[in-house]
Amino acid sequence: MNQSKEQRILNFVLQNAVRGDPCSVVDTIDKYCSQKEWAMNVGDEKGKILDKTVEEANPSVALELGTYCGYSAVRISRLLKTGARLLTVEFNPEFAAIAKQMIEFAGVQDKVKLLEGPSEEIIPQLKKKYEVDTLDFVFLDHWKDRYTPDTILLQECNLLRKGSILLADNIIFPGAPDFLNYVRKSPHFQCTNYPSHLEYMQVEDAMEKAVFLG
Ligand SMILES: O=C(NC/C=C/[C@H]1O[C@@H](n2cnc3cncnc32)[C@H](O)[C@@H]1O)c1cc([N+](=O)[O-])cc(O)c1O
Ligand SMILES: [Mg+2]
Repeated sequence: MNQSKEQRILNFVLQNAVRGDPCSVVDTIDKYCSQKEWAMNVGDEKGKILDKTVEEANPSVALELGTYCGYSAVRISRLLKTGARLLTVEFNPEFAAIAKQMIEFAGVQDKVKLLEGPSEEIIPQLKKKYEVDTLDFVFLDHWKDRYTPDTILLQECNLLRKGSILLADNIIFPGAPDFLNYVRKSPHFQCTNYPSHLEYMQVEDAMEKAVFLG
């Protein structure tokens, strides 16, 4: 049975990156996906916006929706302070297995907890099952039509506090028009747009930061 693209990305990292070095894992994935096979990692250009936002949030507890191969989980967790943790949610078992190996190879497994399942089931479990009080930072990069319902669900589950920072990928391409409409019209969010480009391409894209106002 021939390998999946995601397995080829992982193998390239295992053979070319430096074990225990998250930056080398991130750079190696970018190298593979810009030179060999495109994949939907946030990439380096938008990754720099992600880095700045994570540093601004300086989260104790961060959530990522849509782990995929673990590129942004490694990218985010490399910036977390001692004792801080990232919860990342992925419902595709193949992708979860790849991401788990990626996270372990990068040496960030002590900071990252991969939760396998759909976000709409996991989010309501965060407080009781995963001992979360509130989330300091949320990265949305899963199916674009889930951004809005999951943002509403996070509020309904009292997982956001005044100052919680949400960052959403793909505002232009593939686009998340209902999410953009929702957060920009809501009195509970202060929004900022960050124009950029689609990973590994010269296509316009953007990220949107939405700070919860309580
Ligand atoms: O479609 C895109 N992303 C969707 C990402 C989806 C990833 O999140 C998981 N997921 C989805 N809903 C989930 C709910 N719960 C848990 N995991 C979930 C999927 O199993 C996949 O691993 C995308 C597409 C392009 N593009 O150029 O086409 C560029 C990008 O940057 C993208 O992010
Ligand atoms: Mg994306």
